[in-house]
Amino acid sequence: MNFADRLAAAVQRTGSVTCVGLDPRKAQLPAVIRNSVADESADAWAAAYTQFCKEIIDVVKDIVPCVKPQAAFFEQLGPAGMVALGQVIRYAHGKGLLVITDGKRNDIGSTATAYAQAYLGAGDRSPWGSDSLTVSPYLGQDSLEPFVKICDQREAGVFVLVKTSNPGGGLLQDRETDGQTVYQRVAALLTELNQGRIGECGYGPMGAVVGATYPEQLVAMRAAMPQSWILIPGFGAQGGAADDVLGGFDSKGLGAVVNSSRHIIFAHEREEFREKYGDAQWQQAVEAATNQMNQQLGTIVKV
Ligand SMILES: O=C(O)c1cc(=O)[nH]c(=O)n1[C@@H]1O[C@H](COP(=O)(O)O)[C@@H](O)[C@H]1O
Repeated sequence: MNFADRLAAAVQRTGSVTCVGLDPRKAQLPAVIRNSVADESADAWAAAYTQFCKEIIDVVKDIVPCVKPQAAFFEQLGPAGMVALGQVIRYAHGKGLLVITDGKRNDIGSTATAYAQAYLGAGDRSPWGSDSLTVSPYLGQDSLEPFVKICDQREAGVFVLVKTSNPGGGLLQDRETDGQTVYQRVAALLTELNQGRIGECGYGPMGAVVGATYPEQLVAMRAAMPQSWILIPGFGAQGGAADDVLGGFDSKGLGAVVNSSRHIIFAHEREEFREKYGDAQWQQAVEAATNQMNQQLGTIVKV
């Protein structure tokens, strides 16, 4: 089954459009895990990141369709961190979750092929084999083609940066040329690349990233890319709320997943959960925060 249909099935099975972002940070790990780190070596921290992410996966595996490990936090630890990333991806798959690896990768076509194989390929050629990868469009159409090819071969998907959630993204993305902004042009390209690749759910493998922090643009992008799944980051810690993401969904409640990282994985630090669960019951704080987000989104999106 192609990626778009697998994502639709996972959303329908769990009744959730929440994507849990796995962005481990040393300083914010629950004390029980932080204190068990034997020394300052990368191996010790990598083991802690793996344990942390696996425990989160155990908590959310039946209540969300997908997780999004952010490669940067694993890369920061060096080779041991990248081994941990592979372990986390495989563990999530073993628990039935779809995995969107957040790498924001891309390069000239011949190099992009290596990225595509590393993150979306099969077997030994794909140490971080995921269902989907975030990808930059900056190098143009020929840089996206290796990803299109591997999506066809491996029933994978990509989420291409269209309108990012950060305040500075507009410097380049909002530039107008030939009567349209750069992000509108990227959206048009994704619609072209999805042609002939549409699954039963009505979507194709070429998805888009549009931030929750730009609700008006999200509405416009939903209309401009009727066949692209939209990954919506920026919910929670960056200020995006349920009303802001409504415009990303189609009339059936499909077409988008909303990511939250810090507000879920470090829920034990949030005032509303800290007192009730404390650091020792951090997993319950994760569960409560995920259920809360599911509920907030569920009241507007019926899946
Ligand atoms: O591609 C992404 O996931 C992404 C794109 C974007 O425009 N903004 C954005 O915040 N992200 C990622 O989404 C996650 C947001 O994390 P929180 O702000 O903690 O929920 C981080 O892993 C970011 O790297």
